[in-house]
Amino acid sequence: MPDRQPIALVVDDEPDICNLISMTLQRMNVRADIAMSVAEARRRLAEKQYHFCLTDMRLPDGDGLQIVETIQDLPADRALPVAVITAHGNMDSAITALKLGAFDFVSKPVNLERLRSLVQLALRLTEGRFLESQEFPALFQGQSEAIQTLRAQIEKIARSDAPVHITGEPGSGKELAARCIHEQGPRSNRAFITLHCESIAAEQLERHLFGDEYDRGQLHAANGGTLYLDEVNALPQELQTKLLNTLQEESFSNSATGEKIKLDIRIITGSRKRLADEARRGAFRSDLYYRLNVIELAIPPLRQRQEDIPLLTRNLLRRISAESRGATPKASQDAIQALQAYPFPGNLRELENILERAVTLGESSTLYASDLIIPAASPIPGDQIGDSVLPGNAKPISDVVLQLPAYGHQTGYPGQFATSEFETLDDFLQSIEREAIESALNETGWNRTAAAEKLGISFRSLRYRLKKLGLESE
Ligand SMILES: Nc1ncnc2c1ncn2[C@@H]1O[C@H](COP(=O)(O)OP(=O)(O)OP(=O)(O)O)[C@@H](O)[C@H]1O
Repeated sequence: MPDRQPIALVVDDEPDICNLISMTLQRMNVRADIAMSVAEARRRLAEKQYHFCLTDMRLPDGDGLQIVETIQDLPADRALPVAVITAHGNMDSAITALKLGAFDFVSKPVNLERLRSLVQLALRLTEGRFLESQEFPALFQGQSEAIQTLRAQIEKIARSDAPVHITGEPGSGKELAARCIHEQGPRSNRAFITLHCESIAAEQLERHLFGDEYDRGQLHAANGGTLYLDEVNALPQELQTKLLNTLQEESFSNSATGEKIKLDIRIITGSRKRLADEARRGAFRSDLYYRLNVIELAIPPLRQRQEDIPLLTRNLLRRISAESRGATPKASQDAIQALQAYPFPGNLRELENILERAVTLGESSTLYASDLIIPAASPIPGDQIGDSVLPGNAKPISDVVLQLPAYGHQTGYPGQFATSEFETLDDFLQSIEREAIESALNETGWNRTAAAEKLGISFRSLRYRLKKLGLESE
């Protein structure tokens, strides 16, 4: 069936690499068309529908990022996944490519095993299986605009393999969002593993993550699938370093046995605190932050979507009653009003608890406001992400979400910024970059080598950025 054979577009001007990739693809029954320049690649993309594209970063008439951008601009029905080949150790350009919409990257010298798993993932992405989201049960319930936007974002994020960082108040649905991304993505038939970093003693975390002689650990368990690290900011510094190395090297060793294991996971992290703030004040490695925060997803607090409360209450009452094998009570209008008036610092989990208590204690078939035990005054903690803690005229983070292109990503950052304060996305990103660089320089007494290390970028790249931002005249 030659016409059903997948076709990849390989963009590279180095004949040796083209040969190596074509031969590897051939063995996987994938045909490769070669383009030697940005212009040739654009022409081919305009002429033919490819299953995926693999592009080198350095091209004679431009760079791989231009190819990634061209692909993002294709109409939705012609969308295809694109991955980049980066120079060895150049994480900067890999992350830039991911932010622009590349689904993955491979660095030189090209490791064939890594290339094969990238190709397999690309083929799974084009299969379209994950696109059948209409059939996907709406785990994320709600009809509010905020939830509809979130569901659409999750659907798009699921199409890539880039790291995602999810922010949101306690109980707002971060873990559920991570699970939805996994379930709708190409790794859905593999494991989804959660590690609650805050609830495990710091000295036990390493064992849980990297294993010991009795247990192979959560990284191993998640291999091939998705690892969700909840409250990732609770990882002790040494473990942050170890995790960073693991992600960079794409392999890890079992803590006790020393066995080296190749890593192929999607990593999703979550935190209540803004990780950018934690990185800024030195509590979280900024290089790891940049590595994990390629795509950011913000879950709005329940009080910003009060119109969802009737539906959520109805569904929760049904579930709770089914679990206790009782009849489902109806919530009265005054009960719904009482719930809608409450700010829910504990979000969905608190709503579940309030309803569970009411069902256990209630006896009638209708639940009234008087049956609900709702705390009178509920402080909304200041270090959490929510409408109450944003400075000045900044918008809640959920409003800062940018439009996601097909196979693309959101590029919002959890800073004190709202995009509305800036004229263009570039201005917005530059202000974040400037702030991160200035803070690294301040923390290192303007030692540029140390600052570059702290930021996880090369010295040359820091100098380039300093120049670009006008922080260095030379
Ligand atoms: N939109 C939603 N529809 C239905 N159930 C939801 C929704 N959002 C959250 N939940 C439910 O609320 C509970 C809390 O969600 P989850 O554990 O994902 O929150 P979290 O933000 O990860 O919490 P924590 O910060 O405590 O780790 C779960 O039982 C989850 O299934």
